[in-house]
Amino acid sequence: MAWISGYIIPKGWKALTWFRSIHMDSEIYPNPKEFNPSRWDNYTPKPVTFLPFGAGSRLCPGNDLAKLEIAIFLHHFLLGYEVERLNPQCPLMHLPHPRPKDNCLARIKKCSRSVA
Ligand code: HEM
Repeated sequence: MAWISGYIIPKGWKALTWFRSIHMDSEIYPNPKEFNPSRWDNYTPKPVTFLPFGAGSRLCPGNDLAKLEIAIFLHHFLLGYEVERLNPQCPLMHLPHPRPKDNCLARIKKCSRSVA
């Protein structure tokens, strides 16, 4: 048994951090649901306010690889393809991860004058 913030956690239970409640906290991220990539410009997060890869001894060991892969993929995808979502008004689902309910169904066309 352990006490955490006034709650009793029985022996053998698992306690998970609900990362979304941190990343969607409007006191940390004003208007958190707005798509606003500029919110990251020159932004240095305060400790434990930005945890996409977890933290501490269970920090995701693949985090640098994942960021590199995402950067390479986005470079080629955004420069080389046109994307048209088939259901742009499709609502979001939140479990296990936030995403459109249709899994972002889209028509993808390779650009003819692609430089990627
Ligand atoms: C965008 C991509 C990724 C995200 C958002 C992500 C996120 C996470 C998160 C939140 C955890 C749990 C941390 C915790 O339990 O507190 C985790 C664990 C883990 N991730 Fe990732 N991850 C990503 C990619 C990867 C990749 C590419 C690899 C391996 C090549 C990887 C391997 C692992 C492993 C092995 C663990 C378990 C670590 C442990 O329990 O000690 N992840 N990841």
